[in-house]
Amino acid sequence: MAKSRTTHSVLLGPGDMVTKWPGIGETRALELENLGVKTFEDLLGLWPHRHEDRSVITPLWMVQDGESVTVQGIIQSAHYDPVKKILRVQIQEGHASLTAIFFHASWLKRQFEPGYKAIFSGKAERRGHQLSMAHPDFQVMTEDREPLLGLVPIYPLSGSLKQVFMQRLMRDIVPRFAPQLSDPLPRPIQEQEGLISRPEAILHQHFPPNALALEASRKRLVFDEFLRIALAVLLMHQVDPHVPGMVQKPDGPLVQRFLASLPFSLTEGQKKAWDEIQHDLRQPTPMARLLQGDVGSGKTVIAILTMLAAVDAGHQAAFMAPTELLAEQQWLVLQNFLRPLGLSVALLTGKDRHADTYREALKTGSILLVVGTQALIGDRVEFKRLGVVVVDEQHRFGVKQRARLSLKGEYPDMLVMTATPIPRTLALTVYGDLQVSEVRGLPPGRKPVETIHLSHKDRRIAYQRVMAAVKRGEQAYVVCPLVGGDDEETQAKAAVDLAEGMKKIPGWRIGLLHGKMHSKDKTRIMEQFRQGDIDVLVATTIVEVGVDVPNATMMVIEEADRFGLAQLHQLRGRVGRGPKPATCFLIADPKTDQARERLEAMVRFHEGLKLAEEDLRLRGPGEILGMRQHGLTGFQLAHPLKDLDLLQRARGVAREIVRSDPQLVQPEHQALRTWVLDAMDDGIPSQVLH
Ligand SMILES: Nc1ncnc2c1ncn2[C@@H]1O[C@H](COP(=O)(O)OP(=O)(O)OP(=O)(O)O)[C@@H](O)[C@H]1O
Repeated sequence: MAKSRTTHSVLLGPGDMVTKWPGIGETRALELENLGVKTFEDLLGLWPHRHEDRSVITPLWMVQDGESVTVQGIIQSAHYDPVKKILRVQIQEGHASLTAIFFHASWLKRQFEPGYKAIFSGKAERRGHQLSMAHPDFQVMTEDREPLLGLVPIYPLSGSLKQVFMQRLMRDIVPRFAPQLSDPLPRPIQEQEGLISRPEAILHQHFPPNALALEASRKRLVFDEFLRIALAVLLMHQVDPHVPGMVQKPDGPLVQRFLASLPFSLTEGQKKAWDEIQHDLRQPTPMARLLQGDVGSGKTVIAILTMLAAVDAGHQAAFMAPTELLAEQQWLVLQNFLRPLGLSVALLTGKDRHADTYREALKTGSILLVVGTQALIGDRVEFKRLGVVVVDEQHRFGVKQRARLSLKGEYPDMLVMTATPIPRTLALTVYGDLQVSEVRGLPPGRKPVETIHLSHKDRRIAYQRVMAAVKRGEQAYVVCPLVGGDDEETQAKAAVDLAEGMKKIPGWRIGLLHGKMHSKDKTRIMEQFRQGDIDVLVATTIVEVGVDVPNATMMVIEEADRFGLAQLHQLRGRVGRGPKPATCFLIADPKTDQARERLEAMVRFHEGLKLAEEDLRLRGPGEILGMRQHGLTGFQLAHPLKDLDLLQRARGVAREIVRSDPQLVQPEHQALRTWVLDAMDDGIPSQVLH
């Protein structure tokens, strides 16, 4: 360690600001802040995203072309070419030499003083006797530095922060501050669970002596992540007498009239879910329920019932959709359902010119039912008394945003709807003490959507079938491919091209729908399609969720091999939503085995759950259907599916602790208490808050 550092920083503790460390000026402090680091303790928790194995130093003469290696040698020269803006550093080991090349890095030159030993890690290139390495990670062994070898941590970077700087900084900081941290987990529990201490785990997460130690460290830290969240959830859900509860009226007059107005009776699955929700709505404690049900299972009706229960109790209800188009869609659907009851629903989107008027009306309480996007949780929206919030397709939302909405309406009852099944333990962890209801089964008379895979050369068959359906007065979707990535711009262009081509087909009324259109036009097109004034709707994946036109019986998905299973299932769910049989054509010449198997799975399976399992099998647990969308933030090292075992153990331990000491006031739980409260400040409760 450098002398100056010892004298200047002798009194520092983990809670001190990193700016007190020599070498961390304003710029670096800001860059570190971008990584969420302000104090030394934060820095200790900045985990490397991987480790590079530099335990083997390959002799220069043995290095092969294209090999990723760590090598060493004595610096012979460092030349900067100002014209080509290239820095060349030559090292030598025995008779062999290597040139490291750095582009646009004149300032690096002074680091490479000839005579010192340098260690380079990177991909080598060999041309005959010439060996080179472009932009390697490097270490120069001046007197006060030990080389960093073995499993070397690779850190996330920000701005102009360099890997070498971070590694050196961590090497000074971690061994110094980690032992100063206390271990929040009482020792008996630690031993019972066979875990190493937290300070040791932190040390080894950065600088593991070997792979086994790294694994033991990970196990402890993952356990901690789960334990912290599980404790926060349990503590938050202990009944707080000061929480103003809200009771809704699930058997009020509007609910009754709505049920009577439906042209169908509820399915068994719907009845069961509604029973569970009713029970929650009657309690003064805020409801936090996840409503799971396959595409087309009839979740919307349940959402409406829940919202009406709030209105019957004199409260407001909000419906939050992931996109503006979906908010508009849902708004139309809700209006259709509620018009017969003489109820109006407001639509509040970001761009609406009536937005100000609506906001005022929400504040005074003259709007009872509102549909919107994130705009609903904007700082400018206030509710008089928000009783129920329904969140559709929650995976598109950040959990924090939902928490913000919750916080606005005192403690509204919250119903989160999803068509993507997620394992129960996972739901419990991610959404806290969320109860789960399932709408099992589909409304009567629904046949599975016949699914046919056609290669490009047989594409004609699909369009002939579409033509026949249009002749029968039915409607169709044509979903255009994801071209070169899935951005809306390129997709929109593909949709326009496809629609242009199809407009040439006589007798077809073609509509076009993509994300780049004005929301006014999108609504108009959807309304025309709903009314049956458009026969074939050419669309991007914008129609993936929520769109409900029961007369649409045909879907053609172009280049279907480019979509994931979750997406294909959602898309297919747009047809077969009425009593008429429906067909979905998947047009594709799959290039990989996996893509072919995905298409086969679509042809064979119709249930979301089955497809989720199939997806899991094809892709492995890391990519399970919808996992990424589920916003599994808040976990840094933990993988809630792979670490299911640790998750269950942590939940068990959390329950044990809270049972024996509900407020965590016993001396052995003091550290634990502070640690959990800190987590709540860090935003963990926003994950678990309804
Ligand atoms: N009990 C029922 N009997 C007959 N039809 C029903 C019943 N419940 C709902 N439906 C109709 O089934 C269609 C699908 O319902 P809904 O839109 O509520 O499904 P969803 O679960 O929200 O689907 P998605 O997740 O795909 O949006 C709608 O046209 C709806 O009117």
